[in-house]
Amino acid sequence: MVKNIPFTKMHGLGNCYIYIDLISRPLEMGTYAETAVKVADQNTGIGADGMILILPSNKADVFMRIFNKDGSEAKNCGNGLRCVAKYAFEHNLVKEQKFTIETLGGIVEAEIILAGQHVERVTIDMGAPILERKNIPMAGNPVGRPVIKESVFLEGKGYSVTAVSMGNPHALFFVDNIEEAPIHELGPILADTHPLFPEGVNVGFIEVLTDNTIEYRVWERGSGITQACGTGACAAVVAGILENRLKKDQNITVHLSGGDLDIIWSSDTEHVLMTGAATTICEGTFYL
Ligand SMILES: N[C@H](CCC[C@H](N)C(=O)O)C(=O)O
Repeated sequence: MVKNIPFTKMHGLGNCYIYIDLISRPLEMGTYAETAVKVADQNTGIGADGMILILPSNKADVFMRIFNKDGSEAKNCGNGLRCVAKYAFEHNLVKEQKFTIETLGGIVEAEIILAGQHVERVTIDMGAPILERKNIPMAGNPVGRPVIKESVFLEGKGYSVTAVSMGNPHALFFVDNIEEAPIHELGPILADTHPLFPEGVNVGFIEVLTDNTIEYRVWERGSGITQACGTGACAAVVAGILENRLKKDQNITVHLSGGDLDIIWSSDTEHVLMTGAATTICEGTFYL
Protein backbone atom coordinates (compact mmCIF):
# COMPACT_ATOMS: atom_id res chain seq x y z
CA MET A 1 0.00 0.00 0.00
CA VAL A 2 1.56 3.31 -1.10
CA LYS A 3 2.02 5.80 1.69
CA ASN A 4 1.90 9.57 1.19
CA ILE A 5 4.74 11.11 3.19
CA PRO A 6 4.68 14.92 3.66
CA PHE A 7 8.17 16.48 3.48
CA THR A 8 9.95 19.84 3.49
CA LYS A 9 13.12 20.27 1.45
CA MET A 10 15.55 22.71 3.08
CA HIS A 11 19.18 23.65 2.65
CA GLY A 12 21.98 25.14 4.69
CA LEU A 13 24.32 26.86 2.20
CA GLY A 14 23.34 24.39 -0.49
CA ASN A 15 23.64 21.29 1.74
CA CYS A 16 20.10 20.07 1.25
CA TYR A 17 18.07 17.41 3.04
CA ILE A 18 14.53 16.05 2.96
CA TYR A 19 12.98 16.91 6.32
CA ILE A 20 10.17 14.80 7.72
CA ASP A 21 8.25 16.15 10.71
CA LEU A 22 7.29 13.14 12.82
CA ILE A 23 6.14 15.37 15.68
CA SER A 24 3.24 17.04 13.85
CA ARG A 25 2.55 13.94 11.75
CA PRO A 26 3.72 10.71 13.43
CA LEU A 27 3.74 7.94 10.85
CA GLU A 28 5.28 4.55 10.16
CA MET A 29 7.91 4.83 7.42
CA GLY A 30 9.57 1.45 7.37
CA THR A 31 13.36 1.50 7.63
CA TYR A 32 14.73 5.00 7.76
CA ALA A 33 17.96 4.05 5.94
CA GLU A 34 16.06 2.67 2.94
CA THR A 35 13.76 5.70 2.87
CA ALA A 36 16.78 8.04 2.99
CA VAL A 37 18.38 6.33 -0.02
CA LYS A 38 15.06 6.49 -1.89
CA VAL A 39 14.25 10.17 -1.26
CA ALA A 40 17.84 11.35 -1.78
CA ASP A 41 18.11 9.80 -5.24
CA GLN A 42 18.00 12.64 -7.77
CA ASN A 43 16.49 10.47 -10.50
CA THR A 44 14.00 8.20 -8.77
CA GLY A 45 13.50 10.27 -5.61
CA ILE A 46 13.36 13.93 -4.64
CA GLY A 47 17.12 14.53 -4.73
CA ALA A 48 19.13 15.67 -1.70
CA ASP A 49 22.27 15.00 0.35
CA GLY A 50 20.17 12.86 2.68
CA MET A 51 17.13 12.79 4.96
CA ILE A 52 16.54 14.38 8.37
CA LEU A 53 13.80 13.34 10.78
CA ILE A 54 12.31 15.71 13.35
CA LEU A 55 11.12 13.61 16.29
CA PRO A 56 9.81 14.10 19.83
CA SER A 57 12.46 14.13 22.55
CA ASN A 58 12.28 13.52 26.30
CA LYS A 59 15.67 15.22 26.80
CA ALA A 60 15.33 18.35 24.64
CA ASP A 61 12.71 20.33 22.77
CA VAL A 62 13.08 18.28 19.58
CA PHE A 63 15.19 15.33 18.38
CA MET A 64 17.06 15.39 15.06
CA ARG A 65 18.17 12.19 13.29
CA ILE A 66 20.22 12.54 10.11
CA PHE A 67 20.78 9.98 7.35
CA ASN A 68 23.31 10.43 4.54
CA LYS A 69 22.52 9.78 0.88
CA ASP A 70 23.82 6.19 1.25
CA GLY A 71 21.46 5.51 4.16
CA SER A 72 24.16 5.65 6.85
CA GLU A 73 23.10 7.52 10.01
CA ALA A 74 25.36 10.24 11.40
CA LYS A 75 25.43 11.59 14.94
CA ASN A 76 25.40 15.25 13.95
CA CYS A 77 24.78 17.67 11.09
CA GLY A 78 25.45 21.40 11.47
CA ASN A 79 23.50 22.59 8.44
CA GLY A 80 20.72 20.21 9.43
CA LEU A 81 20.57 21.67 12.94
CA ARG A 82 20.06 25.20 11.63
CA CYS A 83 17.28 24.01 9.32
CA VAL A 84 15.61 21.93 12.07
CA ALA A 85 15.73 25.00 14.31
CA LYS A 86 14.12 27.18 11.63
CA TYR A 87 11.45 24.53 10.91
CA ALA A 88 10.66 23.96 14.60
CA PHE A 89 10.27 27.69 15.27
CA GLU A 90 8.18 28.38 12.15
CA HIS A 91 5.91 25.36 12.77
CA ASN A 92 5.37 26.15 16.46
CA LEU A 93 7.09 22.99 17.66
CA VAL A 94 8.89 25.35 20.05
CA LYS A 95 7.69 28.59 21.61
CA GLU A 96 10.92 30.47 22.33
CA GLN A 97 13.72 31.72 20.07
CA LYS A 98 16.20 29.75 22.20
CA PHE A 99 15.67 26.00 22.61
CA THR A 100 17.46 22.65 22.63
CA ILE A 101 17.87 19.97 19.98
CA GLU A 102 18.82 16.38 20.81
CA THR A 103 21.15 14.58 18.41
CA LEU A 104 22.80 11.16 18.70
CA GLY A 105 25.98 13.12 19.40
CA GLY A 106 24.49 15.06 22.33
CA ILE A 107 22.15 17.99 23.04
CA VAL A 108 22.84 21.38 21.43
CA GLU A 109 21.33 24.85 21.99
CA ALA A 110 19.75 26.74 19.09
CA GLU A 111 19.01 30.44 18.86
CA ILE A 112 16.78 31.87 16.14
CA ILE A 113 17.88 35.23 14.69
CA LEU A 114 14.87 37.07 13.29
CA ALA A 115 14.77 39.73 10.57
CA GLY A 116 11.29 41.09 11.25
CA GLN A 117 9.15 37.95 11.44
CA HIS A 118 11.49 36.03 9.12
CA VAL A 119 14.01 33.48 10.45
CA GLU A 120 17.11 34.86 8.79
CA ARG A 121 19.94 33.01 10.50
CA VAL A 122 20.41 30.55 13.31
CA THR A 123 23.16 30.20 15.89
CA ILE A 124 23.90 26.70 17.20
CA ASP A 125 26.07 26.12 20.26
CA MET A 126 27.68 22.90 18.98
CA GLY A 127 29.28 22.07 22.31
CA ALA A 128 32.93 21.15 22.77
CA PRO A 129 34.90 19.38 20.02
CA ILE A 130 36.04 15.83 20.77
CA LEU A 131 39.78 15.47 20.25
CA GLU A 132 40.98 12.18 21.77
CA ARG A 133 42.03 9.78 19.00
CA LYS A 134 39.92 6.90 20.28
CA ASN A 135 36.81 9.12 20.33
CA ILE A 136 37.13 10.47 16.80
CA PRO A 137 37.47 7.44 16.22
CA MET A 138 40.81 7.02 14.45
CA ALA A 139 43.04 3.96 14.45
CA GLY A 140 46.60 4.11 15.85
CA ASN A 141 48.23 5.34 19.03
CA PRO A 142 48.34 6.99 21.52
CA VAL A 143 44.58 6.46 21.85
CA GLY A 144 44.08 9.11 24.52
CA ARG A 145 45.79 11.98 22.76
CA PRO A 146 44.60 14.44 20.09
CA VAL A 147 45.62 13.94 16.43
CA ILE A 148 47.30 17.18 15.35
CA LYS A 149 49.38 17.53 12.19
CA GLU A 150 50.02 13.77 12.09
CA SER A 151 51.94 12.46 9.10
CA VAL A 152 50.00 9.88 7.12
CA PHE A 153 50.86 8.04 3.94
CA LEU A 154 47.93 7.67 1.55
CA GLU A 155 47.95 6.40 -2.05
CA GLY A 156 51.74 6.64 -2.12
CA LYS A 157 51.89 10.25 -0.92
CA GLY A 158 52.63 11.86 2.44
CA TYR A 159 50.05 14.16 4.07
CA SER A 160 49.63 15.97 7.40
CA VAL A 161 46.22 15.46 9.04
CA THR A 162 44.39 16.80 12.10
CA ALA A 163 41.32 14.89 13.31
CA VAL A 164 38.33 16.46 15.12
CA SER A 165 34.92 15.10 16.08
CA MET A 166 31.87 17.35 16.42
CA GLY A 167 29.87 14.26 17.31
CA ASN A 168 30.80 13.06 13.83
CA PRO A 169 34.35 12.46 12.59
CA HIS A 170 36.39 14.90 10.47
CA ALA A 171 39.86 14.60 8.94
CA LEU A 172 41.28 18.05 8.12
CA PHE A 173 44.03 18.78 5.59
CA PHE A 174 45.47 22.30 5.17
CA VAL A 175 46.47 23.22 1.62
CA ASP A 176 48.13 26.26 0.02
CA ASN A 177 45.50 26.51 -2.73
CA ILE A 178 41.96 25.16 -2.20
CA GLU A 179 41.49 24.81 -5.96
CA GLU A 180 44.28 22.20 -5.98
CA ALA A 181 43.07 20.28 -2.90
CA PRO A 182 43.26 16.49 -3.51
CA ILE A 183 39.54 16.08 -2.71
CA HIS A 184 38.95 13.53 -5.49
CA GLU A 185 42.08 11.57 -4.54
CA LEU A 186 41.53 11.41 -0.76
CA GLY A 187 37.74 11.74 -0.42
CA PRO A 188 36.77 8.39 -1.93
CA ILE A 189 39.54 6.39 -0.23
CA LEU A 190 39.13 7.86 3.27
CA ALA A 191 35.45 8.71 3.67
CA ASP A 192 33.71 5.37 3.97
CA THR A 193 35.97 2.31 4.27
CA HIS A 194 39.57 3.21 5.17
CA PRO A 195 41.02 1.28 8.19
CA LEU A 196 42.47 4.53 9.58
CA PHE A 197 38.86 5.66 10.31
CA PRO A 198 36.88 2.63 11.47
CA GLU A 199 33.54 4.53 11.31
CA GLY A 200 34.46 6.47 8.17
CA VAL A 201 35.25 10.19 8.15
CA ASN A 202 34.27 13.50 6.57
CA VAL A 203 37.32 14.66 4.59
CA GLY A 204 37.90 18.41 4.72
CA PHE A 205 40.41 20.70 2.98
CA ILE A 206 41.23 24.20 4.20
CA GLU A 207 43.08 27.17 2.76
CA VAL A 208 43.77 29.89 5.34
CA LEU A 209 43.15 33.27 3.66
CA THR A 210 43.64 35.69 6.58
CA ASP A 211 43.82 35.33 10.37
CA ASN A 212 40.01 35.23 10.44
CA THR A 213 38.91 33.77 7.08
CA ILE A 214 39.33 30.32 5.58
CA GLU A 215 38.11 28.45 2.51
CA TYR A 216 36.79 24.96 3.24
CA ARG A 217 35.75 22.15 0.91
CA VAL A 218 34.51 18.70 1.89
CA TRP A 219 33.96 15.16 0.72
CA GLU A 220 31.33 13.96 3.18
CA ARG A 221 31.08 10.47 4.60
CA GLY A 222 28.00 8.87 3.11
CA SER A 223 27.22 11.70 0.68
CA GLY A 224 30.34 12.67 -1.27
CA ILE A 225 31.11 16.28 -2.20
CA THR A 226 28.49 18.66 -0.79
CA GLN A 227 28.09 22.43 -1.09
CA ALA A 228 28.65 22.87 2.64
CA CYS A 229 29.19 20.94 5.87
CA GLY A 230 28.38 22.71 9.13
CA THR A 231 30.12 20.27 11.48
CA GLY A 232 33.03 20.26 9.03
CA ALA A 233 33.32 24.06 9.14
CA CYS A 234 33.42 23.87 12.95
CA ALA A 235 36.03 21.10 12.82
CA ALA A 236 38.09 23.12 10.31
CA VAL A 237 38.23 26.13 12.66
CA VAL A 238 39.15 23.88 15.62
CA ALA A 239 41.90 22.23 13.53
CA GLY A 240 43.18 25.67 12.42
CA ILE A 241 43.45 26.73 16.07
CA LEU A 242 45.09 23.45 17.12
CA GLU A 243 47.63 23.96 14.31
CA ASN A 244 48.24 27.59 15.47
CA ARG A 245 46.93 28.99 12.16
CA LEU A 246 43.84 30.63 13.72
CA LYS A 247 42.91 31.98 17.17
CA LYS A 248 40.26 31.08 19.75
CA ASP A 249 37.64 33.67 20.73
CA GLN A 250 37.81 35.25 17.29
CA ASN A 251 34.99 35.04 14.76
CA ILE A 252 36.26 33.03 11.82
CA THR A 253 34.42 33.38 8.51
CA VAL A 254 34.37 30.04 6.73
CA HIS A 255 33.81 30.31 2.97
CA LEU A 256 32.12 27.18 1.64
CA SER A 257 30.96 26.48 -1.92
CA GLY A 258 27.39 27.35 -0.92
CA GLY A 259 28.08 30.40 1.25
CA ASP A 260 29.62 31.55 4.54
CA LEU A 261 29.41 30.43 8.15
CA ASP A 262 30.58 32.37 11.21
CA ILE A 263 32.36 30.12 13.70
CA ILE A 264 33.90 30.89 17.10
CA TRP A 265 35.66 28.48 19.46
CA SER A 266 35.19 30.04 22.89
CA SER A 267 37.94 29.59 25.47
CA ASP A 268 35.43 30.37 28.26
CA THR A 269 33.15 27.44 27.54
CA GLU A 270 35.34 25.39 25.16
CA HIS A 271 32.18 25.32 23.01
CA VAL A 272 32.07 26.01 19.27
CA LEU A 273 29.36 28.44 18.09
CA MET A 274 28.17 28.25 14.48
CA THR A 275 25.97 30.94 12.87
CA GLY A 276 24.54 30.87 9.38
CA ALA A 277 21.54 30.75 7.10
CA ALA A 278 18.83 28.10 6.83
CA THR A 279 16.50 28.09 3.82
CA THR A 280 13.24 26.36 2.92
CA ILE A 281 13.11 25.24 -0.70
CA CYS A 282 9.72 23.55 -1.01
CA GLU A 283 7.11 21.32 0.65
CA GLY A 284 5.41 18.33 -0.83
CA THR A 285 4.40 14.71 -0.56
CA PHE A 286 6.39 11.70 -1.67
CA TYR A 287 5.01 8.22 -2.19
CA LEU A 288 6.61 5.39 -0.26
N1 LIG B 1 28.09 13.28 6.30
C1 LIG B 1 28.12 13.60 7.74
C2 LIG B 1 26.72 14.01 8.23
C3 LIG B 1 26.26 15.34 7.64
C4 LIG B 1 27.12 16.47 8.12
C5 LIG B 1 27.04 17.77 7.33
N2 LIG B 1 26.15 17.81 6.23
C6 LIG B 1 26.88 18.98 8.25
O1 LIG B 1 26.26 19.97 7.86
O2 LIG B 1 27.48 18.94 9.36
C7 LIG B 1 28.59 12.35 8.52
O3 LIG B 1 28.37 11.22 8.05
O4 LIG B 1 29.16 12.57 9.62
